[in-house]
Amino acid sequence: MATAYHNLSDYDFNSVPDAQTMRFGIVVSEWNSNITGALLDGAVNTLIKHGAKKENIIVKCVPGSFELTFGANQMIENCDVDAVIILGCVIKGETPHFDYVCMGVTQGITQLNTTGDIPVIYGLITTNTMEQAEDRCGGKLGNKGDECAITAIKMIDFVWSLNK
Ligand SMILES: Nc1c(NC[C@H](O)[C@H](O)[C@H](O)CO)[nH]c(=O)[nH]c1=O
Ligand SMILES: CC(=O)[C@@H](O)COP(=O)(O)O
Repeated sequence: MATAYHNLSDYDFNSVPDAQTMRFGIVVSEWNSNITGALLDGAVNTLIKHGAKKENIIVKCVPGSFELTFGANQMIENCDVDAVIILGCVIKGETPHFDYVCMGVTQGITQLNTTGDIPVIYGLITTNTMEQAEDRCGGKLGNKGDECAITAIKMIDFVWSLNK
């Protein structure tokens, strides 16, 4: 379903588990920081809204989206977190570089989820224009950061439910 038909910030509040004992890592790309900063605000505010403690949210920046996979892996290896959220924004330019960056991040994050024990949440905005990105980081289509926060909480609860 296209985002135009499903606002990124719309969800059933009562369907979200309590996050007060959960620990989160967030890796944010500095490219398009006007967008990624808004995604980060949405993610952190939503985590806190659902009980997460600020001291349990570790935020680290990387230069560009292509570095998000490395950053997420390093955070998993070196930090005591229950989930990692990656946040980036890739906007199409004149060359095929957009395709390679997006595919690289997608394959990298998929690999981390395939081989690891910690859910890595895919908060990459891939758009044709800056306007489309602005619409998805707190604009008319909601905030992808909100969606990633909810997904992280639910995935941690999923993992914990299997280990009971
Ligand atoms: N054009 C965008 C980039 N490009 C930079 C790459 O992500 C990477 O940092 C570089 O190739 C060095 O390894 N990154 C974005 O996040 N968004 C873009 O639109
Ligand atoms: C995704 C990119 O790296 C892209 O924005 C770079 O722009 P261009 O393809 O015009 O070099």
